[in-house]
Amino acid sequence: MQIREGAVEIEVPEQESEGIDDAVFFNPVQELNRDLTVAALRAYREREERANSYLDAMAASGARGVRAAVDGWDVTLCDLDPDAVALCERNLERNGVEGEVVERDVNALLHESVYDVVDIDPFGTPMPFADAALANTRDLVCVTATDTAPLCGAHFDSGVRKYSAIPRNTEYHAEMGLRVLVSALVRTAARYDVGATPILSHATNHYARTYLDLDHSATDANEAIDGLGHVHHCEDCLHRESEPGLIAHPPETCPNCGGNRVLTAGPIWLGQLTDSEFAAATREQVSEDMGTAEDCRDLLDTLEDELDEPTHFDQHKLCKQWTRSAVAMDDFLEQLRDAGYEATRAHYGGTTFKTDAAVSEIEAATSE
Ligand SMILES: C[S@@+](CC[C@H](N)C(=O)[O-])C[C@H]1O[C@@H](n2cnc3c(N)ncnc32)[C@H](O)[C@@H]1O
Ligand SMILES: [Zn+2]
Repeated sequence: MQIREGAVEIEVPEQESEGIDDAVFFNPVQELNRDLTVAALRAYREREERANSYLDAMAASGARGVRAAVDGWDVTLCDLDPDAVALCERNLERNGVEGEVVERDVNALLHESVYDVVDIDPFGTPMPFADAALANTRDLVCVTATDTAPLCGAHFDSGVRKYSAIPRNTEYHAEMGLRVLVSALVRTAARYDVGATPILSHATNHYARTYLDLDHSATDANEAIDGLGHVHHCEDCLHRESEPGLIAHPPETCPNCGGNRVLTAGPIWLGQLTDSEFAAATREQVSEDMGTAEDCRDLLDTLEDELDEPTHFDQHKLCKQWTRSAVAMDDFLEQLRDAGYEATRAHYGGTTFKTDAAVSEIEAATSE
């Protein structure tokens, strides 16, 4: 089957409806992820002019790598699967672009060759590829994780094993997942004296995606570690507090309601997940040929403005907790701002928001 995505036409296998089969993998639902990748690569090249080579580390059909090649990147497409490699070659040729196609375990490839940008897009967790990618890439590592249940604490033991952190299943689970993922990646990079800084991150449709800008020095790695910490979350009243540093001091009881059902998650990434300027620059690079252009722009608008706070709230969940009716989001946020707090929408859902107000302050400010 032929499909058009962005400026390219690619051949992709028909996918069986149930799970993963023998065919080379292609997920049409990830089009937004791929469109955003192309836009982010364009924005990144303006920021870091020396960036020139791009490794599509798990290429499958080559959809990402071929699109990057059409955009002028010096691309390498890698996959373990010989059928995928053959398909990548055909898809490069079909679009009249050059690229190296490698049938290899990408962990081995990454220890042999250095790339400016590496894109890790595996089935499930990216952690088996994190060491090789973060130790050896020059500028930017883009990572997708689809194992959202371990990441957000719904599959607790798996999350602990894969990410060496305590994830907690809170009502802000998508953000918990993103922050657990970034934490694990930042700690992995730091082992190689690499400082990894997220410049664009989002949690969308059952996956988490982050773009990590790399600086190669022990000082940068130390600074990145400073972005880690813990969140203490009360299951009774939804109050939460964050605590920077690798040593946690969980309160015995909730400082807001006195309850004893306080969960501590960490080390998670407490720092900025998205650089507003980079989100805006990426939005400028979204082009009309992208099938998800409108959704990309909406998402990037929200990301640009999203307040830099470690957890978000959901108005509907709060109102349910307070047995109150929800109101229009704009009115709700206006009430918070009128009371002197900062408040913005968050990208995790239509009724999610970020604020510097504590849960008791939100309740008081919006009670009218
Ligand atoms: C989720 S698919 C990639 C989808 C693709 N990036 C896209 O945007 O459509 C994962 C791919 O990783 C490949 N893969 C799995 N382990 C690998 C490894 N160790 N080295 C290279 N490729 C690998 C699989 O063969 C599969 O094609
Ligand atoms: Zn409480």
